[in-house]
Amino acid sequence: MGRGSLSLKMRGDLVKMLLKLVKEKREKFDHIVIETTGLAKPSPVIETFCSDELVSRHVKLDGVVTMVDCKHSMQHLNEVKPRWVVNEAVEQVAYADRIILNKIDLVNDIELDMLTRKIKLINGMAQIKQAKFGVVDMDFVLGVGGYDLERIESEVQLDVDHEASHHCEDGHGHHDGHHHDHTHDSSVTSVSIVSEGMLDLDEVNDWLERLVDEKGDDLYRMKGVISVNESTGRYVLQGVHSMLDGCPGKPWGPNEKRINKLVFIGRNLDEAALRKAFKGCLI
Ligand SMILES: Nc1nc2c(ncn2[C@@H]2O[C@H](COP(=O)(O)OP(=O)(O)OP(=O)(O)O)[C@@H](O)[C@H]2O)c(=O)[nH]1
Repeated sequence: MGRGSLSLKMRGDLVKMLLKLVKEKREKFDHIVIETTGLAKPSPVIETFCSDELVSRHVKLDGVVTMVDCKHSMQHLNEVKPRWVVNEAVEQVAYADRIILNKIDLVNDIELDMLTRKIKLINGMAQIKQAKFGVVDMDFVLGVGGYDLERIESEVQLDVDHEASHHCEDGHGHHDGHHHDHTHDSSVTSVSIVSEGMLDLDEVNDWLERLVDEKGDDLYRMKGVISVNESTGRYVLQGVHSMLDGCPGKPWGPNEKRINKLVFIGRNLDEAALRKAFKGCLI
Protein backbone atom coordinates (compact mmCIF):
# COMPACT_ATOMS: atom_id res chain seq x y z
CA MET A 1 0.00 0.00 0.00
CA GLY A 2 1.06 3.54 -0.71
CA ARG A 3 2.83 6.12 1.37
CA GLY A 4 1.65 8.36 4.11
CA SER A 5 -1.88 8.56 5.33
CA LEU A 6 -4.54 6.48 3.75
CA SER A 7 -6.61 8.88 1.72
CA LEU A 8 -10.33 8.41 1.40
CA LYS A 9 -9.79 7.03 -2.07
CA MET A 10 -7.22 4.52 -0.85
CA ARG A 11 -9.46 3.52 2.00
CA GLY A 12 -12.25 3.02 -0.54
CA ASP A 13 -9.90 0.90 -2.64
CA LEU A 14 -8.96 -1.19 0.37
CA VAL A 15 -12.62 -1.80 1.19
CA LYS A 16 -13.35 -2.73 -2.43
CA MET A 17 -10.40 -5.10 -2.57
CA LEU A 18 -11.35 -6.82 0.69
CA LEU A 19 -14.96 -7.25 -0.34
CA LYS A 20 -13.93 -8.57 -3.74
CA LEU A 21 -11.66 -11.14 -2.12
CA VAL A 22 -14.41 -12.24 0.23
CA LYS A 23 -16.97 -12.47 -2.57
CA GLU A 24 -14.88 -14.24 -5.17
CA LYS A 25 -12.31 -16.27 -3.28
CA ARG A 26 -13.68 -16.88 0.20
CA GLU A 27 -12.85 -20.61 0.20
CA LYS A 28 -9.33 -20.07 -1.00
CA PHE A 29 -7.81 -18.27 2.01
CA ASP A 30 -7.75 -18.34 5.79
CA HIS A 31 -6.13 -14.97 6.37
CA ILE A 32 -5.50 -11.76 4.51
CA VAL A 33 -2.14 -10.14 5.14
CA ILE A 34 -1.87 -6.46 4.29
CA GLU A 35 1.65 -5.13 4.05
CA THR A 36 1.89 -1.38 4.31
CA THR A 37 4.97 0.60 3.35
CA GLY A 38 7.42 1.68 6.00
CA LEU A 39 5.85 5.12 5.81
CA ALA A 40 2.25 4.19 6.42
CA LYS A 41 0.24 5.24 9.43
CA PRO A 42 -1.54 2.19 10.85
CA SER A 43 -4.63 3.85 12.29
CA PRO A 44 -6.60 4.44 9.05
CA VAL A 45 -6.11 0.80 8.06
CA ILE A 46 -7.25 -0.34 11.52
CA GLU A 47 -10.24 1.99 11.41
CA THR A 48 -11.30 0.56 8.07
CA PHE A 49 -11.87 -2.79 9.78
CA CYS A 50 -13.60 -1.39 12.81
CA SER A 51 -15.82 1.22 11.26
CA ASP A 52 -16.78 -0.03 7.80
CA GLU A 53 -19.97 -1.98 8.35
CA LEU A 54 -19.67 -4.20 5.29
CA VAL A 55 -16.04 -5.02 5.89
CA SER A 56 -16.55 -5.81 9.57
CA ARG A 57 -19.39 -8.15 8.64
CA HIS A 58 -17.09 -10.33 6.55
CA VAL A 59 -13.56 -9.95 7.88
CA LYS A 60 -12.14 -9.38 11.32
CA LEU A 61 -8.93 -7.57 12.15
CA ASP A 62 -6.70 -10.15 13.79
CA GLY A 63 -3.75 -8.01 14.73
CA VAL A 64 -1.06 -5.59 13.75
CA VAL A 65 2.45 -6.97 13.33
CA THR A 66 5.35 -4.56 13.13
CA MET A 67 8.74 -5.62 11.81
CA VAL A 68 11.52 -3.55 13.34
CA ASP A 69 14.88 -3.32 11.62
CA CYS A 70 17.23 -3.37 14.65
CA LYS A 71 20.06 -1.81 12.74
CA HIS A 72 18.23 1.32 11.59
CA SER A 73 15.07 1.81 13.57
CA MET A 74 16.47 3.57 16.66
CA GLN A 75 17.38 6.48 14.44
CA HIS A 76 13.83 6.65 13.04
CA LEU A 77 12.19 6.24 16.44
CA ASN A 78 14.27 9.11 17.82
CA GLU A 79 13.68 11.40 14.88
CA VAL A 80 12.18 14.62 16.16
CA LYS A 81 9.32 15.82 13.97
CA PRO A 82 7.42 19.08 14.05
CA ARG A 83 4.63 18.90 16.61
CA TRP A 84 1.87 18.27 14.07
CA VAL A 85 3.78 15.65 12.09
CA VAL A 86 3.56 12.05 13.24
CA ASN A 87 6.63 9.90 13.48
CA GLU A 88 5.52 6.87 11.45
CA ALA A 89 8.07 4.57 13.04
CA VAL A 90 6.71 5.39 16.50
CA GLU A 91 3.12 5.00 15.29
CA GLN A 92 3.87 1.59 13.83
CA VAL A 93 5.33 0.41 17.13
CA ALA A 94 2.50 1.98 19.14
CA TYR A 95 -0.32 0.18 17.32
CA ALA A 96 1.36 -3.22 17.15
CA ASP A 97 0.08 -6.38 18.79
CA ARG A 98 3.25 -8.23 17.84
CA ILE A 99 6.70 -6.79 17.25
CA ILE A 100 9.44 -8.65 15.43
CA LEU A 101 12.88 -7.30 16.23
CA ASN A 102 14.62 -8.35 13.03
CA LYS A 103 18.29 -8.32 12.02
CA ILE A 104 19.49 -8.95 15.56
CA ASP A 105 22.76 -10.26 14.09
CA LEU A 106 23.60 -6.71 12.98
CA VAL A 107 23.53 -5.14 16.46
CA ASN A 108 25.26 -5.83 19.77
CA ASP A 109 23.55 -6.73 23.04
CA ILE A 110 23.61 -3.18 24.35
CA GLU A 111 22.01 -1.76 21.22
CA LEU A 112 19.40 -4.50 21.28
CA ASP A 113 18.63 -3.86 24.92
CA MET A 114 18.28 -0.10 24.41
CA LEU A 115 16.02 -0.63 21.42
CA THR A 116 13.87 -3.13 23.32
CA ARG A 117 13.47 -0.69 26.21
CA LYS A 118 12.62 2.13 23.87
CA ILE A 119 9.97 0.00 22.19
CA LYS A 120 8.49 -1.14 25.50
CA LEU A 121 8.14 2.45 26.62
CA ILE A 122 6.12 3.20 23.53
CA ASN A 123 4.16 -0.03 23.56
CA GLY A 124 3.91 -1.95 26.80
CA MET A 125 1.28 -4.27 25.40
CA ALA A 126 2.78 -5.97 22.37
CA GLN A 127 4.57 -9.30 22.51
CA ILE A 128 8.09 -8.96 21.19
CA LYS A 129 10.24 -11.59 19.47
CA GLN A 130 13.77 -11.34 18.18
CA ALA A 131 14.52 -12.68 14.72
CA LYS A 132 17.06 -13.12 11.99
CA PHE A 133 15.81 -12.83 8.45
CA GLY A 134 12.30 -12.47 9.81
CA VAL A 135 12.06 -16.06 10.99
CA VAL A 136 9.35 -16.43 13.64
CA ASP A 137 6.68 -19.08 14.26
CA MET A 138 3.57 -18.64 12.18
CA ASP A 139 1.49 -18.58 15.38
CA PHE A 140 3.25 -15.42 16.44
CA VAL A 141 1.85 -13.46 13.51
CA LEU A 142 -1.39 -15.22 12.55
CA GLY A 143 -4.31 -15.89 14.87
CA VAL A 144 -3.16 -13.08 17.15
CA GLY A 145 -6.61 -12.10 18.41
CA GLY A 146 -5.41 -8.61 19.20
CA TYR A 147 -8.93 -7.20 19.08
CA ASP A 148 -10.68 -10.24 20.47
CA LEU A 149 -12.17 -9.73 23.93
CA GLU A 150 -11.83 -13.44 24.70
CA ARG A 151 -8.10 -13.16 24.25
CA ILE A 152 -7.50 -9.98 26.24
CA GLU A 153 -6.42 -11.92 29.30
CA SER A 154 -3.46 -13.50 27.55
CA GLU A 155 -2.61 -10.24 25.83
CA VAL A 156 -2.39 -8.20 29.00
CA GLN A 157 0.47 -10.09 30.58
CA LEU A 158 1.84 -7.41 32.83
CA ASP A 159 3.87 -8.51 35.75
CA VAL A 160 5.44 -6.41 38.45
CA ASP A 161 8.76 -6.14 36.60
CA HIS A 162 7.04 -5.14 33.43
CA GLU A 163 5.08 -2.53 35.30
CA ALA A 164 8.27 -1.15 36.82
CA SER A 165 9.75 -0.47 33.43
CA HIS A 166 6.83 1.74 32.53
CA HIS A 167 6.84 4.36 35.18
CA CYS A 168 9.15 5.96 37.60
CA GLU A 169 8.57 3.87 40.73
CA ASP A 170 11.47 1.85 39.56
CA GLY A 171 13.83 0.13 41.93
CA HIS A 172 15.24 -2.44 39.56
CA GLY A 173 18.59 -1.02 38.72
CA HIS A 174 17.74 0.22 35.26
CA HIS A 175 16.60 3.54 36.55
CA ASP A 176 19.26 5.42 34.65
CA GLY A 177 18.42 3.86 31.33
CA HIS A 178 14.77 4.41 31.96
CA HIS A 179 15.28 8.06 32.78
CA HIS A 180 17.47 8.51 29.77
CA ASP A 181 14.78 7.10 27.53
CA HIS A 182 12.25 9.50 28.97
CA THR A 183 14.25 12.59 28.26
CA HIS A 184 14.49 11.69 24.58
CA ASP A 185 11.06 10.23 24.45
CA SER A 186 8.56 10.99 21.80
CA SER A 187 5.17 11.89 23.12
CA VAL A 188 3.78 8.41 22.40
CA THR A 189 4.03 6.20 25.46
CA SER A 190 2.40 3.40 27.37
CA VAL A 191 0.94 3.65 30.81
CA SER A 192 0.25 0.41 32.60
CA ILE A 193 -1.64 0.05 35.83
CA VAL A 194 -1.34 -3.17 37.81
CA SER A 195 -3.17 -3.08 41.09
CA GLU A 196 -5.21 -5.27 43.41
CA GLY A 197 -8.70 -4.27 44.44
CA MET A 198 -12.28 -4.21 43.28
CA LEU A 199 -13.60 -1.53 40.95
CA ASP A 200 -17.07 -0.10 40.58
CA LEU A 201 -18.02 -0.99 37.01
CA ASP A 202 -20.28 2.06 36.57
CA GLU A 203 -17.46 4.32 37.69
CA VAL A 204 -15.05 2.60 35.30
CA ASN A 205 -17.48 3.04 32.42
CA ASP A 206 -17.97 6.72 33.26
CA TRP A 207 -14.22 7.25 33.50
CA LEU A 208 -13.41 5.54 30.22
CA GLU A 209 -16.27 7.19 28.35
CA ARG A 210 -15.06 10.56 29.55
CA LEU A 211 -11.52 9.64 28.61
CA VAL A 212 -12.35 8.65 25.02
CA ASP A 213 -14.58 11.68 24.69
CA GLU A 214 -11.80 14.03 25.70
CA LYS A 215 -8.75 12.17 24.45
CA GLY A 216 -10.05 9.72 21.84
CA ASP A 217 -7.74 11.01 19.12
CA ASP A 218 -4.70 10.62 21.32
CA LEU A 219 -5.67 7.30 22.86
CA TYR A 220 -4.38 4.75 20.38
CA ARG A 221 -5.11 1.52 22.16
CA MET A 222 -6.30 0.30 25.49
CA LYS A 223 -6.65 -3.16 26.99
CA GLY A 224 -7.62 -4.27 30.42
CA VAL A 225 -8.64 -7.08 32.69
CA ILE A 226 -10.29 -5.75 35.81
CA SER A 227 -11.98 -6.97 38.95
CA VAL A 228 -15.46 -5.48 39.30
CA ASN A 229 -18.44 -5.56 41.62
CA GLU A 230 -20.72 -7.22 39.08
CA SER A 231 -21.34 -10.47 37.21
CA THR A 232 -18.42 -12.87 37.43
CA GLY A 233 -16.20 -10.23 38.93
CA ARG A 234 -13.82 -10.29 35.99
CA TYR A 235 -14.32 -7.82 33.20
CA VAL A 236 -12.30 -7.40 30.01
CA LEU A 237 -11.94 -4.24 27.98
CA GLN A 238 -10.33 -3.14 24.80
CA GLY A 239 -10.40 0.03 22.78
CA VAL A 240 -9.00 1.78 19.74
CA HIS A 241 -9.36 5.55 19.81
CA SER A 242 -12.97 6.28 20.66
CA MET A 243 -14.21 2.73 20.08
CA LEU A 244 -14.52 0.93 23.39
CA ASP A 245 -15.58 -2.64 23.92
CA GLY A 246 -16.05 -4.59 27.12
CA CYS A 247 -17.72 -7.69 28.54
CA PRO A 248 -17.59 -10.02 31.53
CA GLY A 249 -14.60 -12.38 31.43
CA LYS A 250 -14.18 -15.83 32.91
CA PRO A 251 -14.84 -15.97 36.66
CA TRP A 252 -11.97 -15.52 39.10
CA GLY A 253 -10.75 -18.73 40.72
CA PRO A 254 -11.47 -19.15 44.45
CA ASN A 255 -7.82 -18.54 45.40
CA GLU A 256 -6.92 -16.29 42.53
CA LYS A 257 -5.60 -12.84 43.37
CA ARG A 258 -7.87 -10.24 41.79
CA ILE A 259 -5.33 -8.03 40.10
CA ASN A 260 -6.48 -5.29 37.79
CA LYS A 261 -4.31 -4.82 34.72
CA LEU A 262 -4.80 -1.95 32.34
CA VAL A 263 -2.58 -0.69 29.55
CA PHE A 264 -3.04 2.56 27.67
CA ILE A 265 -1.00 3.52 24.64
CA GLY A 266 -1.27 7.02 23.30
CA ARG A 267 0.06 10.46 22.71
CA ASN A 268 0.65 12.83 25.62
CA LEU A 269 -0.95 10.46 28.10
CA ASP A 270 -1.27 11.98 31.55
CA GLU A 271 -0.06 9.11 33.69
CA ALA A 272 -0.83 10.79 37.01
CA ALA A 273 -4.38 11.59 35.90
CA LEU A 274 -4.95 8.02 34.68
CA ARG A 275 -3.73 6.57 37.99
CA LYS A 276 -5.85 9.01 39.96
CA ALA A 277 -8.95 8.21 37.93
CA PHE A 278 -8.31 4.49 38.35
CA LYS A 279 -8.02 4.91 42.12
CA GLY A 280 -11.26 6.86 42.08
CA CYS A 281 -13.05 3.75 40.75
CA LEU A 282 -11.82 1.48 43.55
CA ILE A 283 -14.46 0.41 46.02
N1 LIG B 1 22.10 -9.68 8.27
C1 LIG B 1 20.78 -9.70 8.10
N2 LIG B 1 20.27 -9.27 6.93
C2 LIG B 1 18.93 -9.30 6.77
C3 LIG B 1 18.07 -9.79 7.79
N3 LIG B 1 16.80 -9.71 7.34
C4 LIG B 1 16.85 -9.19 6.10
N4 LIG B 1 18.12 -8.95 5.75
C5 LIG B 1 18.63 -8.39 4.47
O1 LIG B 1 18.41 -7.00 4.44
C6 LIG B 1 18.22 -6.56 3.10
C7 LIG B 1 17.01 -5.64 3.01
O2 LIG B 1 15.89 -6.37 3.35
P1 LIG B 1 14.74 -5.77 4.25
O3 LIG B 1 15.28 -4.86 5.28
O4 LIG B 1 13.91 -6.92 4.68
O5 LIG B 1 13.98 -4.84 3.22
P2 LIG B 1 12.58 -5.03 2.55
O6 LIG B 1 11.59 -5.52 3.53
O7 LIG B 1 12.76 -5.79 1.31
O8 LIG B 1 12.29 -3.56 2.20
P3 LIG B 1 11.22 -2.61 2.88
O9 LIG B 1 9.92 -3.32 2.83
O10 LIG B 1 11.29 -1.40 2.02
O11 LIG B 1 11.70 -2.35 4.29
C8 LIG B 1 18.12 -7.82 2.26
O12 LIG B 1 19.35 -8.01 1.61
C9 LIG B 1 17.90 -8.93 3.27
O13 LIG B 1 18.44 -10.16 2.87
C10 LIG B 1 18.65 -10.26 9.02
O14 LIG B 1 17.99 -10.66 9.97
N5 LIG B 1 20.01 -10.17 9.11
